[in-house]
Amino acid sequence: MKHIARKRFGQHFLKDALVIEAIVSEIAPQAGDVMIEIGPGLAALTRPLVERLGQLTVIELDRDLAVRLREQPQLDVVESDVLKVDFSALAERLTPGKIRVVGNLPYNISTPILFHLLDHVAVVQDQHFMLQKEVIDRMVAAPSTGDYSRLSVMLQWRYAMENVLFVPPESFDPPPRVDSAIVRMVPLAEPPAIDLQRYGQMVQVAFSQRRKILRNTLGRWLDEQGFTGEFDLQRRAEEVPVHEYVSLAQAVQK
Ligand SMILES: C[S@@+](CC[C@H](N)C(=O)[O-])C[C@H]1O[C@@H](n2cnc3c(N)ncnc32)[C@H](O)[C@@H]1O
Repeated sequence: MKHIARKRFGQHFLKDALVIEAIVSEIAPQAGDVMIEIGPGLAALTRPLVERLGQLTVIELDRDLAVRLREQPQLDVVESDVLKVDFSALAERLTPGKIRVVGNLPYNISTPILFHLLDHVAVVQDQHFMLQKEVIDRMVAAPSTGDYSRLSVMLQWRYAMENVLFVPPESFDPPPRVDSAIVRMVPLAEPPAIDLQRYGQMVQVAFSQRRKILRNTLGRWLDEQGFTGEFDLQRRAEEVPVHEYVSLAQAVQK
């Protein structure tokens, strides 16, 4: 029976065989990899991945799709909202090593998924995600560019990231109204030690009024934290490089 795409689950199914092949080639699955796919849908990516890996764990929220996926014995189907999945516990169940996470993500919750995975980054080898191209532009943006934002600062302290493939709307059924791309995210081997919650709060405050100088936003927050060090608050949030945000968070933690 034909599955009708459900808008509320952000369903846009890949249909272009060449694009699917190109994505799998970027993921480069190796025998022995322990991989988890988020939102397998009708298995467009799942099939070639499982062909190479022999088995795959998939996380799917749509019950009808989960029922179909369970018919394939090589798939370990977790029927759940990905935002509720404890990836650290799942990784522990699957392997003594690290997991690779992939997926053509539902765009309506892509940022929450990225932040959720940040909490479990210690068990992750790498991540390859299809996202709205505009979101990837913000993830990888350099300071003092229009795309440099909270998302850039929240992710770049922890991952090396690159846009590896452009994917046009026609590659999907139904086509989304935006351009898409694949991002590769590799956790840094030696990340700085920060209190993620405090860092997140600081970055949110800094970018709350991104066009204004930091004195009234971040400056006030730093005063509340009892910070007495040096920091140039005459700049705007988008002018401060990630390593300075990291150092500031570390100084505030002390
Ligand atoms: C953009 S589609 C991708 C489908 C398929 N991987 C493909 O490329 O054709 C997103 C998929 O994520 C699933 N999904 C949506 N929200 C989800 C959630 N909160 N947790 C897990 N899966 C979800 C949808 O049902 C759908 O299968």
